[in-house]
Amino acid sequence: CAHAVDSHLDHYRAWMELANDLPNLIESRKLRDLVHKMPVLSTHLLNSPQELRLAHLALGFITMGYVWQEGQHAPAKILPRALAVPYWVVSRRLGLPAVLTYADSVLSNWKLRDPSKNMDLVISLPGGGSCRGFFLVSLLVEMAASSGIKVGIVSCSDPASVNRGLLDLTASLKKMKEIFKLMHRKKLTVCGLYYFRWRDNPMLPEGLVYEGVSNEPVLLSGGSAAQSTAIQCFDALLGIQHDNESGAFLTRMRDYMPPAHRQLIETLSDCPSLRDFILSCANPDLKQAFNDCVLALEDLRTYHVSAVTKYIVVPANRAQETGHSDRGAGDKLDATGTGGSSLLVFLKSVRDTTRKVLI
Ligand code: HEM
Repeated sequence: CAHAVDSHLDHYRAWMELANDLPNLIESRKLRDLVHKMPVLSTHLLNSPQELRLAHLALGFITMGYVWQEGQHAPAKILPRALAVPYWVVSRRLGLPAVLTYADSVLSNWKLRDPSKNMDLVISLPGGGSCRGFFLVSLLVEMAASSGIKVGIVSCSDPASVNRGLLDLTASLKKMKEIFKLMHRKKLTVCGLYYFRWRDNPMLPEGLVYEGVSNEPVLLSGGSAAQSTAIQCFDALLGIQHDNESGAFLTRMRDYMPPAHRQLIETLSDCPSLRDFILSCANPDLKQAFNDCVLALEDLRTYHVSAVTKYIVVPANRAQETGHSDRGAGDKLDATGTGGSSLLVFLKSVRDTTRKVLI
């Protein structure tokens, strides 16, 4: 990615300069003025998938900063042409929506810091180390999930290899939970991304107008780990089917994943049922391995509920009580777009459905 930037740096300098200085420009409330002075750049020099993904990442972060610079109570309702048009075109070419997705802010927002090889973000939001830790810990959780996804691809053959695969998947899920705990240890405050969307958001009920694209406002959810391909792959693999509203929300989140990720979930969902295979084997070890996997996923979701309570629900309730809410603490959260139900009802229903596949 970094090389891609270098090669076209001059043409896209206007974007990268803003993106690289975003925390400062948002905090000093200068970003909107600078976006108004930005030229409308053509996207024709962006050719490789890496260049397009980097452009999506940079334009997504600038857009977030532009819309929410003045805090959650005063969002911009129109995205200026110089941002809206190239962002729309790049998004179309990638098969992604023109909004900052989890695939942007977490999956493609990292680089190695030389010579230590520690990881750092490519683009940040205000919130310093807290924001950095939030994105990087999410990335590490995803990396821990990757060995589990490989299991999904090699399984469904003989009982011994299915057994080995399930043990690996359980190990992967347990590792994800251990890494997730780093968020607590670092006493993070979650940066505002979870509130910053223009769908199911009472602050932008009609959505956002992309100037030069359409006069009609567009409704789009913001980046959320509900767009994590890994977890939906595990659900598909274990045969976990979520209830109407929750299931519909999670399926809609696939529209925010890169097309190849979406395809992987669909391919796994179409595979012959792993659970049926295990039932047909009547092998106690295999049954135990499958159940351990389901319980590890349920446990990860229980842990997630506690994190969301701590970082979102409690601060939001406190903000409501004191009548004060800043950029990071939403006060209308019960109305989020998680299928119409409140956040915790949604997350607990997804968690409880997980154990229904236990054999
Ligand atoms: C403190 C950190 C976190 C917070 C505050 C948080 C918050 C949320 C929220 C608000 C939702 C509801 C969907 C939405 O409104 O967009 C959600 C869903 C979800 N989150 Fe997180 N999240 C955190 C960390 C993580 C991590 C590290 C993962 C792991 C990949 C994760 C995976 C998920 C998944 C898979 C869903 C969809 C529901 C499910 O399948 O269980 N989250 N999260």
